[in-house]
Amino acid sequence: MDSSEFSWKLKDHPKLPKGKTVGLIVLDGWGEANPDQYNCIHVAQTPAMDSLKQGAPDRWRLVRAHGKAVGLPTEDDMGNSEVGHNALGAGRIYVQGAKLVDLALASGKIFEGEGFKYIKESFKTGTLHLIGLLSDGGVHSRIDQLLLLLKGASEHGAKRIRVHILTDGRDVLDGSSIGFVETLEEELAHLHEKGVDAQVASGGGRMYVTMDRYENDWDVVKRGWYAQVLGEAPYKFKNAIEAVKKLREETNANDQYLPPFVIVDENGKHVGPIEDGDAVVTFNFRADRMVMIAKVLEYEDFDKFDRVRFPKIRYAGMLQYDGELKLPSHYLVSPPDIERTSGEYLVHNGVRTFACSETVKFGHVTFFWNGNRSGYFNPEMEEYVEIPSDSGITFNVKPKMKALEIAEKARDAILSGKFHQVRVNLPNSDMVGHTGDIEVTIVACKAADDGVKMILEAIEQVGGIYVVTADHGNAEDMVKRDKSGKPLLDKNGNIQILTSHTL
Ligand SMILES: O=C(O)[C@@H](CO)OP(=O)(O)O
Ligand SMILES: [Mn+2]
Ligand SMILES: [Mn+2]
Repeated sequence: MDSSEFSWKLKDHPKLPKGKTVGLIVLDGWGEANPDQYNCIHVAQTPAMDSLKQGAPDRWRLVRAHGKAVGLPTEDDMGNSEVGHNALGAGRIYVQGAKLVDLALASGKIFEGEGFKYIKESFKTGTLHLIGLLSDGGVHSRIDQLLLLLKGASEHGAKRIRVHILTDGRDVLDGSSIGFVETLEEELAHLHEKGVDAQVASGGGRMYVTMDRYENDWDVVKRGWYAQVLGEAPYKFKNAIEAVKKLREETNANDQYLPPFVIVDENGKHVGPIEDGDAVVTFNFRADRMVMIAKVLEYEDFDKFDRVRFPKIRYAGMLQYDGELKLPSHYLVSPPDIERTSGEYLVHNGVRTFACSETVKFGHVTFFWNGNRSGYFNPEMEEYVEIPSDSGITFNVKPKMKALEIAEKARDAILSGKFHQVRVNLPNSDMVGHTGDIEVTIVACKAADDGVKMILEAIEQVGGIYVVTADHGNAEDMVKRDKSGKPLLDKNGNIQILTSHTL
């Protein structure tokens, strides 16, 4: 479109009346699957959602929230919050970070871009550090991309490389971290044969080390800083395979929550703290869980914890994670240019918006919704309310989370008459589904349904309109299955719990 033709003005809807309040509910991780005992949404009492499905079948639609339908590379890619909320908020499908990184690696353009040139300056005398999630989950990162980055960086002059791994178990099966570390170690051994000094230097589980989001718990990021930058951690090992195996056995932690560890040499010295003159790349493409570490690595002024030492490094993200903050300022691949999102249209058309969730999902209905931009388009027209999440717990301990509080805020916003769009994210089915705790996930689904009920009642009271949807699946299937749909068993005869999202 020629920019002179462009107008923010929206036409009236052909059918829906003007001036009605719209309640928009995103049930995080609420999908459709065959009804059996591992489908927590089916097992849970969910009268509000059932009444929608049964009471208005002509208005009930299944939507595709995975694969190419939401801009992911392949049909095997499960949906996730970032792509789900980006698509909902923008009303359009963008080729997402995962795919953009694939393309940049395949064409080799990643190594010609500004970001790579910037970090390359450090290769002569400094070390290249790569920090990120080690799995093939494809939600935040992919190990094949890391391996290509390692290879390409060494071909472009990196002589000393240190990898700081974050184990997954959330987008992939718990326990699979060992295999991913083995694969990484093989590639590092190849590099070694070619004369590159490449090793794993530190690690920890993604939910306990580094990958917090929306500033829920800075201690998570601090643990990572100590291990990665300062070289200090409660556990020390000679190699990463041993580290992951022993920590799983000895601390009983799962992959998501492994405690931080560092790799040390024969003299007990850390093999790779981050020093002045080094280069650092965070290799996750997804934004939310990289914003906090990007701030710590980049911001001169920083007061969330004592960094002890703030090395002068060249830092680049795989992508730029926050388009508003322009964070980080250097990146290897340009993020999808998500523009003219629905939120921006609304403020230009005099529609007042209220958005709410609890901390762990707050950015989903604000930051992701607005195309990975933090902040308001117009604070006079919008109000965003964050309900503080519990921190330092896994959510199977409190499966109701803040669903009730979110619903109450939404109800009050609807009844106040001040807003024409009230949007929320109810996190329960997703956050508790990720713990793999089936019994408790059932409680979580019920809690989300209670939230839906309260919001719909408020909408009915004001004669409004509602949309209830989801960003991807999770709680509707809690077990890994074979192709025919039969649950898979592990070597002890137990079912293999599925902690991840679904297709
Ligand atoms: O917790 C997360 O980071 C992802 C799973 O990796 O879940 P969601 O996309 O629902 O936020
Ligand atoms: Mn989600
Ligand atoms: Mn999730």
